Amino acid sequence: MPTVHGSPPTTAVRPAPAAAISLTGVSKSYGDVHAVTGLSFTVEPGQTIGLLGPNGAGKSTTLDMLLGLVRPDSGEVRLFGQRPADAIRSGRVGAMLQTGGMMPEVRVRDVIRLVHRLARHPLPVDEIMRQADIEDIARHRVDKLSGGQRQRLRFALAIVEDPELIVLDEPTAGMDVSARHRFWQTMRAQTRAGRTLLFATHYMEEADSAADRILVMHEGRLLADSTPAEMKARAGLRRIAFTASGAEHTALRSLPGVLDAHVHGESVVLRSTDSDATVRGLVLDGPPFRNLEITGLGLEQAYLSLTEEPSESREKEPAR
Ligand SMILES: Nc1ncnc2c1ncn2[C@@H]1O[C@H](COP(=O)(O)OP(=O)(O)OP(=O)(O)O)[C@@H](O)[C@H]1O
Repeated sequence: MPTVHGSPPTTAVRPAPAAAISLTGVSKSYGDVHAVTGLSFTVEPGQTIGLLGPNGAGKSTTLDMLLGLVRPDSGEVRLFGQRPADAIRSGRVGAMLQTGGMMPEVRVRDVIRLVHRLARHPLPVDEIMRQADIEDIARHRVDKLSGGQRQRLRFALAIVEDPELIVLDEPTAGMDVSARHRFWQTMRAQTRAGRTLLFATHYMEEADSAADRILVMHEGRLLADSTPAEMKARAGLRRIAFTASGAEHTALRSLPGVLDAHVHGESVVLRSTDSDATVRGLVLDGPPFRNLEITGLGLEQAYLSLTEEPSESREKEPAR
């Protein structure tokens, strides 16, 4: 067949598969409270994402909007390219939320059987019990379960329809260390099977050990989007605090090793990748200082350093 110059290529271009989660400029207020402001992020299928933030950061509101339980004031939420309600109706999304009662006097296996009967395309009951690691409590009454067992049952209910995406709001709340360990082992089996997980947590260590990627929220905004390794690199930073009068933000930023500088009156806090070089530079070129303190950040501190920065300095220097 002759080639016609200028004709379009004949190879069909397949559209890229839709992201498991896509939020674009999502905001939600309750009266004067800006619970979530301009939130945008994308999660590819198969990823495990830890959504981290202190109380009131906006994590639950974000999950509620993802699940179509709360309507954003503005912005767009898509799950696998669909509106949340459609994705959930088609069984692609399962959720384990903090609230929601469970029939108290019924036995665990009967709860699963009942929900199984109501589902459109459920996994077999035994498979749900096995995957959620609740075979050992099958005959227990719901109102006699421990906190950790109750959470495992909630998880079982989330996977009845064999969803591709599971959204978990503080799944290990109320669990002791061994229950937590057991729960995350179950989750790892889920991610190995290719499921996408998004979980909200207060615990930095939990996000670090379980997630491929950590999103840090504070006051309704996304402060950081990083891998645990990047978070750990941040944890290698040093915090240098001192008192000085007339300290200049720009001059401090130009000292060797300084990543950012916060000046509040006479109080100065620098974060540095090389505290020795920074202090040498400070002595030679900085303002006269007193009360010098140098501390390592550590993993938990790395996270806190994000969420404790005053909003004024954050606006000047995004966390990533
Ligand atoms: N239904 C509501 N009505 C009024 N204010 C609300 C409502 N839901 C959440 N808020 C407020 O929105 C903000 C974000 O709350 P949200 O529960 O999303 O945070 P969170 O990060 O999940 O906190 P936590 O870790 O304590 O669960 C808070 O100030 C909260 O008081």
